[in-house]
Amino acid sequence: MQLDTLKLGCERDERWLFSDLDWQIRSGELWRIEGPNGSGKTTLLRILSGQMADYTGTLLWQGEPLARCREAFMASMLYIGHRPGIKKALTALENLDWYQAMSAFEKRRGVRRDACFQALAEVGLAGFEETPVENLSAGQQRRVALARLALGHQRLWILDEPFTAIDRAGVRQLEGWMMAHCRAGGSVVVTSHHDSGELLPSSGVLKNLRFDGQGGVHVDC
Ligand SMILES: Nc1ncnc2c1ncn2[C@@H]1O[C@H](COP(=O)(O)OP(=O)(O)OP(=O)(O)O)[C@@H](O)[C@H]1O
Repeated sequence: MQLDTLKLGCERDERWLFSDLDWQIRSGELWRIEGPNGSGKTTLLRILSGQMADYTGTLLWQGEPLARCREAFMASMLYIGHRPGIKKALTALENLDWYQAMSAFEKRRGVRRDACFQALAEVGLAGFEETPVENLSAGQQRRVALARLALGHQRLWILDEPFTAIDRAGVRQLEGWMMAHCRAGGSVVVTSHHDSGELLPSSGVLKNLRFDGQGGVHVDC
């Protein structure tokens, strides 16, 4: 798996958030994106995940310009934004089932529902499957969104502030999933203001990309 940025840049309100960014994301790498508020982390993730076309430079997926292999890229990538991105009027199960149906991974309804039940159990929501999301706590709502990771199809995870509202045990579990995903040949790009403690730094998969807030970006080699 490889995703490359070549001379990537993005300007907002006559200010370059970043420019000339050459960066390679490879199998087995977990990239933590750091930087002050407003420095451009979310913007970079939205560009990387194919949601924003307003940038300079080039993105390559498996060596091909993204524009030429967009469908294959979108099928291989899972983006979870800093908002949970779930429908509050639907239940936890309906949200996940809807997501899976849209992803076209599994068309058989019964198999899909079993996988959704399993994924919700893995994020600690057993017994809450039929609860409307609007009646769940902030952390539980975030867990519904994160349950998509447990459905486990995409090789590249792009996660914007996934730890928001998650309790300490949930943070450890999510870090464990990210490490396991990388060790199995996947890749993760994650922004977080949360201090990860020792787990990720000692994992051997962690790399850092740091925004300095002045338009400079520093990439671990
Ligand atoms: N749609 C937009 N139009 C104009 N400016 C925008 C837009 N979206 C973001 N910006 C600006 O781009 C800059 C970078 O925003 P971004 O959300 O990428 O920062 P961030 O590093 O993720 O911040 P935080 O740590 O607060 O989440 C900010 O100054 C923001 O105001």
